[in-house]
Amino acid sequence: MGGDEGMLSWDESVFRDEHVFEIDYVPEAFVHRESQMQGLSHALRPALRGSRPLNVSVRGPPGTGKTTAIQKLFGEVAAETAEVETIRVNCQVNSTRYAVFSRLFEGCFDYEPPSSGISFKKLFGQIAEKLIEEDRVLVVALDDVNYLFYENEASDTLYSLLRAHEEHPGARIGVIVVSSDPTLEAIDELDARVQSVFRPEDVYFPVYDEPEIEEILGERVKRGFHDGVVSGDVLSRVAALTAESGDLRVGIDLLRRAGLNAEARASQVVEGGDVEDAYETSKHVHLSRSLANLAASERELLAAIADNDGEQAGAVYEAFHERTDLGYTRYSELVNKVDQLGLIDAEYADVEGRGRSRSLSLSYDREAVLDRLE
Ligand SMILES: Nc1ncnc2c1ncn2[C@@H]1O[C@H](COP(=O)(O)OP(=O)(O)OP(=O)(O)O)[C@@H](O)[C@H]1O
Repeated sequence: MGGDEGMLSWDESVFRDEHVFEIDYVPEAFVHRESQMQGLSHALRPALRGSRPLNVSVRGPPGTGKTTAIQKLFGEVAAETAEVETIRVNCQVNSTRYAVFSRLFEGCFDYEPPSSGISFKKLFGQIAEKLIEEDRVLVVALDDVNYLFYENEASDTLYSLLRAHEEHPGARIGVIVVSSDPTLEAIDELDARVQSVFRPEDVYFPVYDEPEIEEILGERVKRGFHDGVVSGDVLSRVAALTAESGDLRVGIDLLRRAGLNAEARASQVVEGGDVEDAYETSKHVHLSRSLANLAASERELLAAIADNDGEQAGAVYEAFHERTDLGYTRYSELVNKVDQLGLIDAEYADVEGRGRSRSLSLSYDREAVLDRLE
């Protein structure tokens, strides 16, 4: 590489700090989310005074900063007081009530609950006791809460959290549910017994518009790349491609891959072509993320649908059963789940002589799905 252009700190990389493009990076600057941050801190304020905070329902499409807002907020609370315990639970990986409470236990005690297993009642009892003993308020963020709904665990989980003070007088717990599923009117789908105690404040995260995306990604470029690597034109193109889905993750992934493409060409500058090439992969970040956390049986189901794209549910079941040996009831549940995840389209159609039946097809490009199932 040419040191002759006077770029002394080049160090053989276009990146100044590649870490800023990683999935768990929490950005220092968090712009265009002032009103949402205000709504959240308003709800949490009572906790700072030792009272139960207001519950909150956070909604908005993927990649609009919901998780980041929670991380920022919890960081601010921790800086302010040690009297409030804040725990964010990723429900994509912890999709049952027991798993959620295991994470809460871990957050409170700094070690995992006994692997030999204890009853839910005991698990909860120990968490509550600890909070009461230490006189601390607990704020739980159930991130990607839609996954609890898919597993039919949402009502039980929320019920336990919201009624904690009845079973364990003195326990003060606030709940923030975070959901990105537009089809899920989360609250409406809860049991009546939960609805009667769950009246959350609403905080909505709309998609960023193109100028906002460009500003946010511009900040990332400044931190992540050496000066002059990404031109204004290239940044605008990345912003335009990102705005197509509105998911900021696409843009962040795109920047990183385009940088790697430039490096592969031994170029010190990211060109338009690097971006276009990268987009073929980056446009699927949402798909990759959805698939990454699926259970083996769910992956088999998608593979079966890919092999029988557009076929009737009955025919797909045959293929699924062959692969997994699972029965029809479980099959139906899994079909509903991948449907709710937006991975397939299930359409009712009249089939001659057999009444109404569902036909199942992939919502994404078949090759893209199969590549990611491997
Ligand atoms: N205002 C912002 N400023 C800087 N970076 C942001 C901003 N909003 C989001 N991001 C970045 O975009 C990415 C996606 O954000 P985040 O994970 O918070 O979205 P989300 O709404 O929780 O998505 P999902 O619903 O899919 O979980 C993260 O890498 C985050 O750092």
